[in-house]
Amino acid sequence: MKVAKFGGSSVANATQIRKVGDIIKTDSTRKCIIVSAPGKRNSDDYKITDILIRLGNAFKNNVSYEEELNIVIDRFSEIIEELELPPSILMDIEESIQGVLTNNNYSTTMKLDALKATGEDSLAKILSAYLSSIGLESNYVNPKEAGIIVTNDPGNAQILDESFQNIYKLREKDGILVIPGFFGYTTNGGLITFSRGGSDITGSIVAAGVKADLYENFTDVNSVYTVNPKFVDNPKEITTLTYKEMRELSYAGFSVFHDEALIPAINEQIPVCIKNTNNPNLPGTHIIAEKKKDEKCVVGIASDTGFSSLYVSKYLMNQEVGFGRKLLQIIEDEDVSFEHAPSGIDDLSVIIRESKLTSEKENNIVQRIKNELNPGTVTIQKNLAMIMVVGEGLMNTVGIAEKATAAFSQADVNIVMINQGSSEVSLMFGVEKEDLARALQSLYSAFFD
Ligand SMILES: Nc1ncnc2c1ncn2[C@@H]1O[C@H](COP(=O)(O)OP(=O)(O)O)[C@@H](O)[C@H]1O
Ligand SMILES: N[C@@H](CC(=O)OP(=O)(O)O)C(=O)O
Repeated sequence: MKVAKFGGSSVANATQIRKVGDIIKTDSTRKCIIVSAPGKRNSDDYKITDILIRLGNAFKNNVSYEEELNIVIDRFSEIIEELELPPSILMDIEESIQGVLTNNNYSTTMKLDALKATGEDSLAKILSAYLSSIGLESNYVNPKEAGIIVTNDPGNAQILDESFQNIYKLREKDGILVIPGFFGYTTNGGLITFSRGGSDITGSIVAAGVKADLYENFTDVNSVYTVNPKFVDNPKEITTLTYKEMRELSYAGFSVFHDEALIPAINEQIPVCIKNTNNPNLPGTHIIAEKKKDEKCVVGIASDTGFSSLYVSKYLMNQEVGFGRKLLQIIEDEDVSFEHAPSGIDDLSVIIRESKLTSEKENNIVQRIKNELNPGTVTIQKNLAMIMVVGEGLMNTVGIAEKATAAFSQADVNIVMINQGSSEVSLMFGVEKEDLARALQSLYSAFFD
């Protein structure tokens, strides 16, 4: 039995949805289908989820939301019409959205989550009707009915273990099951969404729950590439990756697959395959538990921007018991999480995502460090990009760091920070944002050309 997730680009319009129908039709083992909300039809287009968020914010701020509502309804209306489905489906979708807007029992954050979810929910209803119209036995299954139970963290739901035994029961249901991605329900029945891109997470949860033989993730690229194609033309494709490698790469910026999405699949050792809806016969990229012996030691180079480095120095820091804990406690008190914390004898840097650090939090953190930890220096460097060179072979290959640093030097890029991940699957470099493209191109040449 397979679980197949189709991303926003795969369901952006009626043409794409027809391709999805063909893919499902050609393999009767594709039992559970997870869908996203319609994504971009071209690079200048918008994602329905983004419009729903704008709609929710307009509603919250008591300003007109007609324009956003019309964009959403028009997109679904066009898809339904082109697929020649009954207009009653559009009425149902409109009612659901209006029902969320007028429901006074929701808190503001829960209303936003419920609105966001209407994108995937509506598309699942449409796809299920379309599959029936082409002669397949298909049923729409709401995540509540599927038993997807999550924590009460709006916009950042985490799956609860009890879900998996509920989901296993889906195996007994007849026909193809079309489940909207991106959201679940709390034990009290409240609708909560995962973080952005979270339909990948639903797919993995369902694959783990039904103990699928394969989790297929259909998107708009032929495979996972060795580097983000935005930075290098025609980068080499990756044929196989281990779970560990993919997790590091997606965490570090390979947005093709959500970094939280691998965890349920890993727990049940379900192989994952990334495939292209527009080229479904190509093999795609396989994500598996163990690496084959003859593969390259570096499999990919990921990158992400929007980081700050909080740098603290103090002589004999290494001998001061509890210094690291006190520093991290100050950051925790501001409700800020950190990404990395490389340290030396007399200094420590804490790498934080800029999206988590408001200027008020930043001032509080710096002030408290100055007052409570008596440091030599405290500075915050902004606009950093992180580059991660990833591969399980890194562990026992000599000279990788040398090759990487030579590539930075050839590109005339200053390395702000280096950190070898404790897992030894990744080597991380911090650079200034404007040096990122140059650094990536040079690293790509060094490791893959
Ligand atoms: N290393 C990479 N390999 C492949 N795609 C990548 C990589 N890094 C970033 N991407 C981007 O990820 C996109 C696919 O992810 P996403 O937009 O979430 O798709 P979907 O709409 O199917 O969910 C690709 O179009 C590509 O631009
Ligand atoms: N539609 C949601 C969830 C999702 O997974 O979308 P996509 O498959 O287009 O990345 C979002 O935009 O966040």
